[in-house]
Amino acid sequence: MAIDDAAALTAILLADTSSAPSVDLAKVIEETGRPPLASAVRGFIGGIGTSALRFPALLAEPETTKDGESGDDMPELFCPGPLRDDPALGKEVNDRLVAWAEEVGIYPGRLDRLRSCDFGRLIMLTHPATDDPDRLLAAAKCVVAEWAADDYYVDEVDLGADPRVVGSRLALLHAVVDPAPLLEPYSSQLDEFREVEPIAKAFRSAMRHLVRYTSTAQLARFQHQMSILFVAWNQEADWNANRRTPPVWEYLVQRHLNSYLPPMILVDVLAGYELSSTEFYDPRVRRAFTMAGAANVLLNDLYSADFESENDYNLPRVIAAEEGCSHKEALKRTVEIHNELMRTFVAEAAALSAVGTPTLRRFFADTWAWLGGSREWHATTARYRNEATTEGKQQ
Ligand SMILES: CC(C)=CCC/C(C)=C(\C)COP(=O)(O)OP(=O)(O)O
Repeated sequence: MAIDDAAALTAILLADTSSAPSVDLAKVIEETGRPPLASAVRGFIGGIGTSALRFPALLAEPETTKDGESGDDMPELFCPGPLRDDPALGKEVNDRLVAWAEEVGIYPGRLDRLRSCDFGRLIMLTHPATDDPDRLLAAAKCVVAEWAADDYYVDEVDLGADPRVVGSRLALLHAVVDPAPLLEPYSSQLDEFREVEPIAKAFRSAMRHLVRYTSTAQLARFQHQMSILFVAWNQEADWNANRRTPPVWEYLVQRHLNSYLPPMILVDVLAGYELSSTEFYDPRVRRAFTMAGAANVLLNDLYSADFESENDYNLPRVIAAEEGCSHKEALKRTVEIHNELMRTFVAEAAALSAVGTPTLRRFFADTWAWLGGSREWHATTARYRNEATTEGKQQ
């Protein structure tokens, strides 16, 4: 793929799935990998890590498409397309989502743009295991509450984001996500905050909906992931407050914490099964899963790089600052990092699937499908299109 205009390039890069890997993870493993050796992974239950495992066929980059004139080349994105695209279901979820946003009071005066971002479609695409609109809506409410916090507290100065108060705002929000049991008269004051602050109200309402479908352990891991997310947003606020562009490694730590895991963590919840805590929290499973979440958020960076406000960070911007390279070169490097994370995820998921339970295999397969649905949403949402830049990205 020739590198020409950067914005056009990222649009093509994400939309073109002609040479994307299959959305069926088992097929990807079969086609590109070699069967994991039982001896290499037998420590799964007992404790030997998979970090030393390497599956060369999986990890190798495929050939890039060369541009004869410029000599530039750009790797294809190693990410599947969607497993299911049901526009009517997506619309139903989105309509209910926007009605809910109005009810709780988030995105005031911006509901039309919220509708056009089509987060209902995101959730329909990423959770192909269910066609139950109410389950999908529960996850959609959570993701929009998260996005509202990101937009209004962290990223968008025009919407009131202020790095000086990010910490206290997120701490109060945390008291909603993992309810703080205060005593009177303070508990009434906290209750009032939960009612009057729209983002707090959104989180409380979304989580009340979510618990209809989660086990105690599934809810706990969602809360844990929120804590991690809030830590990362504080880190971002620190960069903003101190007007500091982080080095690449530090940015990647942040994107590891501020990844797509919060919505991805619900794949089994929405599909109606539960990956046991023993497997979910196994460090090797956690490692593979978090790599997938970080990779996919880099895909978000690729897409949103041209639409983000000045005080938002993305990997191409940070790479260009550190290496003094062009934006196009930084995009290419971002794709390479994304692809390496994704290939490592596949290799490790393959190894772990060979020795884990059928539920773990399913969890990895659903994770892979989530990544494919997310790619499709990024390629089609109005959030990362030119119209958004004229009025500001957020609605
Ligand atoms: C909003 C959400 C799903 C939380 C988890 C990760 C996260 C904060 C994002 C994917 C949003 O990251 P970013 O701020 O880069 O997203 P936008 O480009 O602003 O949409």
